[in-house]
Amino acid sequence: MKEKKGKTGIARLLELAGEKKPLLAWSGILSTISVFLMLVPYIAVYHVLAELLQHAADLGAVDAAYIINWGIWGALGMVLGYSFMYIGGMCSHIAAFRILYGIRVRLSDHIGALPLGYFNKNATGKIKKIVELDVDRIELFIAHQLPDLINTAVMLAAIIITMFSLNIWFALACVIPMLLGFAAQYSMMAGKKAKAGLKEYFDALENINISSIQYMRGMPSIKIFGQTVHSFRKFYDDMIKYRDFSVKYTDNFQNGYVAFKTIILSLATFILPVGLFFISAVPDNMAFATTLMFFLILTPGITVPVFKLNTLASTLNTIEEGVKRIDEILAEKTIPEPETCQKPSSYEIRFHDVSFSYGGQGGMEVLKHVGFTAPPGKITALVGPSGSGKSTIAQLIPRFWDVPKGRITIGDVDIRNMSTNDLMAAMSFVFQDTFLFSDTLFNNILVGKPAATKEEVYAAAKAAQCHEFIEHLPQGYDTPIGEGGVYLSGGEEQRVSVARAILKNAPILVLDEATAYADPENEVQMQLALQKLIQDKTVLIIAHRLTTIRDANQILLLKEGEIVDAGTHSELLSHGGLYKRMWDAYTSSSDWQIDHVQAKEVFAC
Ligand SMILES: Nc1ncnc2c1ncn2[C@@H]1O[C@H](COP(=O)(O)OP(=O)(O)OP(=O)(O)O)[C@@H](O)[C@H]1O
Repeated sequence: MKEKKGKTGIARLLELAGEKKPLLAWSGILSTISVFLMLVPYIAVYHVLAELLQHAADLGAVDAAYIINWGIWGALGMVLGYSFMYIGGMCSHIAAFRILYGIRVRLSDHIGALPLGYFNKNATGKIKKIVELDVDRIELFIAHQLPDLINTAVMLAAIIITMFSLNIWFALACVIPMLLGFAAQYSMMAGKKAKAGLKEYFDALENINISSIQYMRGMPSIKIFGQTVHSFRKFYDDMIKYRDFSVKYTDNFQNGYVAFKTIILSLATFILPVGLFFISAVPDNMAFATTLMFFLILTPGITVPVFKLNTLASTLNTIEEGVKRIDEILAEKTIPEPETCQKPSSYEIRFHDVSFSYGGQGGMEVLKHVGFTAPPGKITALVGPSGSGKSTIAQLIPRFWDVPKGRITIGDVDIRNMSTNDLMAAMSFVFQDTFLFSDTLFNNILVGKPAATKEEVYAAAKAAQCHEFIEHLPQGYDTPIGEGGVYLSGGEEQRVSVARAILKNAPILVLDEATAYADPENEVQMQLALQKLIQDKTVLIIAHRLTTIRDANQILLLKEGEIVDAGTHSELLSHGGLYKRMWDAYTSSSDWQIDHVQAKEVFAC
């Protein structure tokens, strides 16, 4: 599904708000009403002032009932104003959280439908920042800033209209400097340069997010090698870039902002000379004096909404940039689903002359004319030097990426013609880097088959050789993993993921370095677990430990993205060449052990 593009900023935000718009409209209407009600106290002050000044020479003649009346109206206006503001705020908060929920669900649905390769290409820090921070900013904007923006703009408009209706010269003496102040500020904040600056700011923030996650993950290596944050160049550079950029960004804006602030804070000094000029012409015009006093009282009051409007206007750019980034994710192409889904008749995997590059068309090919068949009920092993393309082959089967040249079929059906659900249901993966959720061990295994019974979960765990160690944990299967729970060893984690795969019992099984973390004792257990798992399945196995794949039905030898040899272990050995060299190197390194003298030397260090 491709999202509609075109609108930007607030217009696009309202489009994303969907059916929550009426709530937002109500919030705007109520906020506007509250602004008019809040003006009533000012009008009341004006009338009270006028009455007092009119009878300044004889205060006993003041109409007390008139003053009390206006006092009541003023108080009533304030109470009702705050009440409407409160209800408006409720509406905007409800709308904001619903919109927030809607956008997050939409993003999650979309991210869930993206090809898995997207997550290799895009750092999780960046996606996390958009889904959390940028969406949170929208909540802040809709719940608080948007009603405030409407509120403030209406209040300012009402005050300015009132000013002009009272005295055009005073109003001009106030409004012209105000406009000049805005112009000084706006000239710095608008335009392509400022927008580019904001984009740079968001990019810098995203980069810090990405590199800080890497920094945290790399902490063990950083500590072990006695390094500091300076050694982790990327994080350090990103922080410096962010600092330099923030200083430059602030520098660019400060002149405009200082001019703006100075003008707005001294509005009364523009009115006073105009007032004195008129008063000197007609010294005993009481009505004129009242208006001047009213203006002098009103102008400090006007600075609050003016500053607020200025701050809120600057958030519009931030929202525009945030919405753009949300749209970038939504515009990302999801896995194309076939119009008519085909079901495979068997689970034979076949690569037909597949070439692939990570850089798309024109990029360097990491797989070149790869062709092979992995029959059901048989084990196909992929071996070869590091970087020869083994994992890429494995990842193309669940459509991490679609291949531009050649095709991949399962039971003669092109995988692009299978529904994603069918494709995913047909296979289980056990990777070298297992991902366990922050949940109980039981639920982590249950991921393999959410509808499984307790007995099925236990049976899978037993087959995966992890039942015993789980039972020994204080809370058994209910032990949470990660923070507040237990941390498993690499080998234990892998066995839990094998248990998942056993529970799923899919007809195709891909094992990418599934025993990489196992120690010799663990490896025996892992082998036992895997033997249970692979029965009657189409198995594709990648392993650097060549003993693991010695009994495979066929071994494909890869070199620089090409299959350079294929056969059984003994056949490949008899061919001599790369496989034999790899086997010799592997067996001699397995035989190697630290003797007594070496051990003494090592541990003496
Ligand atoms: N996400 C990616 N983006 C760009 N290039 C990649 C990506 N993943 C792998 N490569 C490149 O593709 C080539 C094949 O990588 P692949 O991981 O498939 O090799 P491998 O044989 O599995 O290596 P190893 O045994 O070290 O795991 C390598 O040159 C690697 O740098």
